[in-house]
Amino acid sequence: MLSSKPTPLTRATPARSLPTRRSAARRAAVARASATAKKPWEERDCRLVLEDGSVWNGRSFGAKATQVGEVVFNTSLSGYQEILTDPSYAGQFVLFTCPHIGNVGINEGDMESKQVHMGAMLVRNLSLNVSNYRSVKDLGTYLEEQGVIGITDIDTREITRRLRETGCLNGVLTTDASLSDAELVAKAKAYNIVGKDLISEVTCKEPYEWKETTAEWEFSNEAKANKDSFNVVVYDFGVKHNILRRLASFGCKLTIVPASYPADKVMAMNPDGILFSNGPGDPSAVPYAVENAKQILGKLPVFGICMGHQVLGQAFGGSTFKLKFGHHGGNHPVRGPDDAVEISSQNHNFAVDPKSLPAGVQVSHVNLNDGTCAGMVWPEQRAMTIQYHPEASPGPHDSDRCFADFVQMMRESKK
Ligand SMILES: NC(=O)CC[C@H](N)C(=O)O
Repeated sequence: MLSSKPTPLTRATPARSLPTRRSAARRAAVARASATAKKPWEERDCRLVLEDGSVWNGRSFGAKATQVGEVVFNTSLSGYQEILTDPSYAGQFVLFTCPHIGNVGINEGDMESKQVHMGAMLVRNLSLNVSNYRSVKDLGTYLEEQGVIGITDIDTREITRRLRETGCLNGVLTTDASLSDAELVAKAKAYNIVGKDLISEVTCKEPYEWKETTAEWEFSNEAKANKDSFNVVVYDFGVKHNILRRLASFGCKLTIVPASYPADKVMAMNPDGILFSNGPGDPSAVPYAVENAKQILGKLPVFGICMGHQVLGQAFGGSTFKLKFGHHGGNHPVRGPDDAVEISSQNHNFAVDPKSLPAGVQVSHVNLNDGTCAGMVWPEQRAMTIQYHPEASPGPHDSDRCFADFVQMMRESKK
């Protein structure tokens, strides 16, 4: 029963015991250690050098190395492990605008692929401790095992503002003090992600099958109610595991094939639909993937996600271009075909130019931050695409219905 009498505001008595001899000795030891320990600002063992000539001194974690890449910023507030293992980040350095990273460690259930693909990890503050019952190791140890370099204690806000003003910049991250700043600037300037085929570095070597579903995390009533089963071939441009889990949760039997797998061999598998996956880099640098998509288009229901959307956009006859600093984060508003707004998880630097698309293709989704094309449908060809990540991981689940739409397209096509 609620009492009408207000609880008196009492001040809790401190539960600390009086100082003992042991705690005094301990305090003295801590004082001695901190007097001799290097202060964070004295431990600048790592440099990020951007192509604009700016130099950012910080502390390294993970591997000791020198690496070059394109710097992008990601605004997600959670999910650094999924971002780290997303193959779409190959060739890039990811700067996390979330200022505190590493507190949930690394756990086995949140891998989006078998390894880290990004070139380097840039953070404001690496958490000193790990607190998560699922964690099996800390972030620094994992990065070291993966041979990937990280930097902490740099001004990520200032770098983000710079990237927003000037657009993406290439950078070099190094723990090698013998390299001069000028050498590193030259190395950053020489790097170019445009025209580079990065999907051939991250795709699988041989076809394989996938059965794992979202299991106990299942949240979609449509997935739970689905009784049908469809055979789907997934073109692996660097596919995230949660895309495969979501399709398996919607009853799909999945065969994943390498990015350059010939279209006629895919058709010979007699699938009900094809998924063109996410993947890193420039869609114009992978003409073989576009060629395969052209051969399949019109014969079966197809679904393109992110890189898959861009590859299908080119297969439709359209063109792609590079955005100023791209979209990387978990809060991008997108307007869908029924005018409903989804909050979506995004990660891309390239986009399809809607003006280049042939008649018949409709822009079904628009990014509300900058009006760029975020999805297409071509009903006559049974094709649907989205430029972002319906599987989230990390991010909101608003766009999960895309998987249901693809399944529905295969159901109708089979009738
Ligand atoms: N997530 C992705 O598939 C990335 C797509 C593409 N590599 C881009 O940067 O635009």
